[in-house]
Amino acid sequence: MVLAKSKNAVGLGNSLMNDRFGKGKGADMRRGNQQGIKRTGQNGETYVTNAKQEASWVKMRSVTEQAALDEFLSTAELAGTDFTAEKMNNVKIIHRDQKNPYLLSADEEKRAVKRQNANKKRLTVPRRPRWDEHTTPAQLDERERESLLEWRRGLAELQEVNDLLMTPFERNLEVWRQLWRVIERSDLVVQIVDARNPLMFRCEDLERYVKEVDPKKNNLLLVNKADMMTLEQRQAWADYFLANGINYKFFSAELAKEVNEARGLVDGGHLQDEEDSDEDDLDQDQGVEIVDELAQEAEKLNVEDTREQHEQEVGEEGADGPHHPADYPSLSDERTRILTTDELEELFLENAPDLDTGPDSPPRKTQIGLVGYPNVGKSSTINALIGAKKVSVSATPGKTKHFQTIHLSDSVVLCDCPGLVFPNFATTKAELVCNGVLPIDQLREFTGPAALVAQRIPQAFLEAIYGMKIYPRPIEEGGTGIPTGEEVLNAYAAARGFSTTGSAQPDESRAARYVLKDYVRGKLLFCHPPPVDPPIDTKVFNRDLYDEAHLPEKRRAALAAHAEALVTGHDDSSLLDDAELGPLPPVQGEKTHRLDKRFFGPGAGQSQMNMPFHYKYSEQGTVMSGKQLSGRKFREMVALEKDVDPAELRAAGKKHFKANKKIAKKVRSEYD
Ligand SMILES: Nc1nc2c(ncn2[C@@H]2O[C@H](COP(=O)(O)OP(=O)(O)OP(=O)(O)O)[C@@H](O)[C@H]2O)c(=O)[nH]1
Repeated sequence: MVLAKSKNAVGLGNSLMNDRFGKGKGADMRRGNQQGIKRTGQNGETYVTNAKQEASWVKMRSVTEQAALDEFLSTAELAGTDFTAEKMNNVKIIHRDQKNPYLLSADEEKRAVKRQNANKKRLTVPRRPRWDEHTTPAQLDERERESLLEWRRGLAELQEVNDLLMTPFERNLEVWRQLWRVIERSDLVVQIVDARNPLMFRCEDLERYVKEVDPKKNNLLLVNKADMMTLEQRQAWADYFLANGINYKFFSAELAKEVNEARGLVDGGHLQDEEDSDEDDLDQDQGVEIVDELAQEAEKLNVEDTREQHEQEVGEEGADGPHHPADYPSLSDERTRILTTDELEELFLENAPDLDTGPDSPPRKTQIGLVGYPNVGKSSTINALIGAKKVSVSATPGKTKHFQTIHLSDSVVLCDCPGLVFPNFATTKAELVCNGVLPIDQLREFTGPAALVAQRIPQAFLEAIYGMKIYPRPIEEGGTGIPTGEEVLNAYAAARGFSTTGSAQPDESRAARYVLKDYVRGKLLFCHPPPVDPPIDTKVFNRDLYDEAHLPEKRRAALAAHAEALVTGHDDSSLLDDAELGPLPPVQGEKTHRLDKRFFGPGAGQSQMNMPFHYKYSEQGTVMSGKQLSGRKFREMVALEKDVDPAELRAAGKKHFKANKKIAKKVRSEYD
């Protein structure tokens, strides 16, 4: 019997033949010698292997995913030889493409985490080889290649022998060279991490490496996006960081930006509005007043947090306790404080070692290196610090490619390193997508990440935020009581009218892109608890994130109006349409009512002081005590009042500043 050879056979021989001599590949290969070779991986991701003589800007492309052949070829390139010689030297293929586990069961995950913990110490960053004034550039180049090769072999072995899944860590020598330079020149290395999963983004070995380069250098963990956390969550993480001796601070580039914007709006508004300056001069003062007020409210944020905490702690006894910030000395809780930009700058100087410039050397500025994964908010942090837009900010991972220096003041220089993915363990690729490490637009396998979203975000909140109805399989028919990823995507696709061409089925893949981006962006919010013993229940940890305060303004208004319509009997389901996403199907009444009860009933959710601008206001007759109104929310409200898209309002920005300001005032007076 002759066995047909599998069409899908993917041995090295096949890979080589296909790659070298497959249709149209020869030319690619030749081009690759000059330009680097762009490839498409098994999961649809693209990546590039470096050719030897590339221009440096080409070399800076991130190389994070490599299949067998590419790993083999670039290993050969790094080793300064071609692949034939490498093969003859009997170098074995050191890395197979990672498995793509769908999702792990609780037991599997436990086992995986155990294996990860046992091997944690082996997660290293590559070291720059030693060099001195006698080392020639060519020698250094060769040593650096060797060092990277050794490092990659070690990690590949770690993965293979222990069956561990790793982040698609950076393999491009040029990117690591940027990091080495940033570390060498920095007095303080600030690792920026995403507050939703700080440990996933923290590289412990980087801290060790910083100390190895010079024991006088210091490390700081900056937990950015802290606006996404509740005070309780910050407390839990603060306890963990302190217990583990981690030098950390909370920050929010987004909040800092809003304060900057509020200030800039006034300045910019004056400049732009010269032509109608005689309209009413009084307005300028009022504008300044509004912004001053906003800024003051932002400054009060941490005090408010502290007060709230104090009131919780003292309970009834302290009901008529102190009311002035200065009356809370014991609660000036530095542990959970979200720093302002001024405080952050001060902190940089405090944490940097004393500069040993010597009597003859000129005084120099303190160098602060900013390092972190793509998308954790390095550019946003820098923008917030310089208070003006100098670095372009994007929601697409991997924008900053070369490190840049920014002279922040007479005493501080910031050094922004390209976003790079450090080697770290991951349980699943789905987790990597949800953490924003793998780009969503290039995603083919979306069921795993969608399942994580469905598991983490309560059904009722998903329904409320998207104004849709999810139909999970009933428990008696084998359902779990929690919708599957597919069920969520189906509901979303149906609500938005996304259907596949031809078969007119719900377009889950398109729905997945929206839902997953909302998750990465934090519209669908989930924060990981610190890994403590006994473990913290993630549902309890996150429960305060799914209340009415966390719904976008428009949805809140629409739902409230709809609830009222139900009471008065004038049901208008069009109120539930989302202007950004298109109309929803009709007949939402019963669902909304149920949601209102579940979410918006008395005591159903506690508001959190995690946004900068807050004051009491009422909406649709509901008093929402202690809610905050950020600059963005404020814009949304004005947009709602003017019946325009908030994005439009923002774009119009300074031009219509005065007109908007009047509306803003009106809205505020109505809601105050
Ligand atoms: N909610 C919230 N979002 C933030 C914060 N900081 C940054 N973001 C958002 O996170 C995304 C990524 O921010 P960037 O500043 O571009 O991130 P980066 O680390 O510089 O990314 P690379 O340039 O790719 O290295 C953007 O959509 C920001 O708006 C924050 O403090 N809070």
